[in-house]
Amino acid sequence: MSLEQTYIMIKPDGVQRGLIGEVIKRFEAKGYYLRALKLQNVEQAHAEEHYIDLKSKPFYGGLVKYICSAPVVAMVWEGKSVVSTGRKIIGATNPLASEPGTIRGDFCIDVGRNIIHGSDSVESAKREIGLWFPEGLAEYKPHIFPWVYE
Ligand SMILES: Nc1ncnc2c1ncn2[C@@H]1O[C@H](COP(=O)(O)OP(=O)(O)OP(=O)(O)O)[C@@H](O)[C@H]1O
Repeated sequence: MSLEQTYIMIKPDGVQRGLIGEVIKRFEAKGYYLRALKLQNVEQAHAEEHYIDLKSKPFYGGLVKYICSAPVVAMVWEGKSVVSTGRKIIGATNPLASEPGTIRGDFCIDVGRNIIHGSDSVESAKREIGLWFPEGLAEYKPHIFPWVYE
């Protein structure tokens, strides 16, 4: 079975609004398993590197400032199709366009305060996991596998 990993980050607004447990609950309940997690303040250079692909966007400066404004929760989740399914669990970038039942659809309104990030491809996930977890991931054998996968 081929499993993917994705980088999921609860942004400062998600942390400040007490939504850490809600986000973790949804990924965990789906059947994905957690490979890494930390709460940390973000240095400007680190936020700039994470969002390097958006450097030319008019909102880039504000985005970097927002990510550095309070701690984020950085996580790696693993499982079958976790990159694309994780994006579905999160919902559309603009929360007003996110379906109810998605994290953004249920908990936020403004695109600049959309509480969570998820890698948009397997390649981006590899880059982002390397950037946020240079120390590596936790190694363990999850007991849920035979109950989640046929
Ligand atoms: N028009 C905008 N105004 C303010 N912030 C924006 C705008 N568009 C995007 N952003 C911010 O930049 C982030 C990255 O934008 P991107 O287009 O990569 O969307 P995304 O891939 O859905 O989001 P993320 O990478 O955070 O999961 C968005 O999640 C949002 O926080």
